[in-house]
Amino acid sequence: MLAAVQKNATRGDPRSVVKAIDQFCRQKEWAMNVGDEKGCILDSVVTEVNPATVLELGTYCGYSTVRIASLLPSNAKLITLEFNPDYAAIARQVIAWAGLEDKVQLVEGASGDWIPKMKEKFGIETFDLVFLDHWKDRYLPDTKLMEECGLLRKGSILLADNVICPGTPDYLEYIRNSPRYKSQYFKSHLEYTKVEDGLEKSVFLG
Ligand SMILES: O=C(NC/C=C/[C@H]1O[C@@H](n2cnc3cncnc32)[C@H](O)[C@@H]1O)c1cc([N+](=O)[O-])cc(O)c1O
Ligand SMILES: [Mg+2]
Repeated sequence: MLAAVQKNATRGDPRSVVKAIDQFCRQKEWAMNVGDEKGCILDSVVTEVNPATVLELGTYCGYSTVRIASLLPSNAKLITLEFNPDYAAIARQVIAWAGLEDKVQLVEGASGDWIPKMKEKFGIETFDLVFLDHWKDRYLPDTKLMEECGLLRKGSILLADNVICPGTPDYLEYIRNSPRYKSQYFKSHLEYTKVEDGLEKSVFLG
């Protein structure tokens, strides 16, 4: 995938990096990037929220990191957590190829360890937007952890990938029944396939 980016994408051009990855995953080898269809929904939410602080859980190869960072205002900060060193190494190169390293802080480590350190380590008070795309059984515990650590403020947006496929039943049940969130489901398809999937957008009500 990285070779495809370096061969087919233009340095400093995030859209060409996104296009190169999508082409590679359609033609050569499926990979678990959010993809172009759900990616357009992600883009519209990022544009609507226009966040100053973003947290991404699960960088993987940096596809959604590049999509999000390319839409952020100049002073905005995107922190992305990835605990697999191999994926992190690839993602750093993908983000650099897109010319977005100044907007992105890729932290190698587990979300459960790093969420409690956001204030002290990065001076983050609260996140305007959180994109959840890591192990599906981590969505709920990490959301509760973010609540406990006071990282969500009235109006913070959580956007969760894969709420249908592979599915995040415990997270959906919690977020849709909690009086502290207002949720909306965006129906779509699993990346590069015709299988149904979707994004759940939830506003924290404080
Ligand atoms: O399983 C999926 N995603 C899990 C993604 C996991 C990525 O997040 C990291 N991670 C995990 N917990 C972490 C905790 N802290 C930091 N990084 C972490 C993993 O090292 C990996 O890079 C998935 C699967 C399908 N699928 O069709 O099967 C489709 C999708 O869109 C998916 O997102
Ligand atoms: Mg996903």
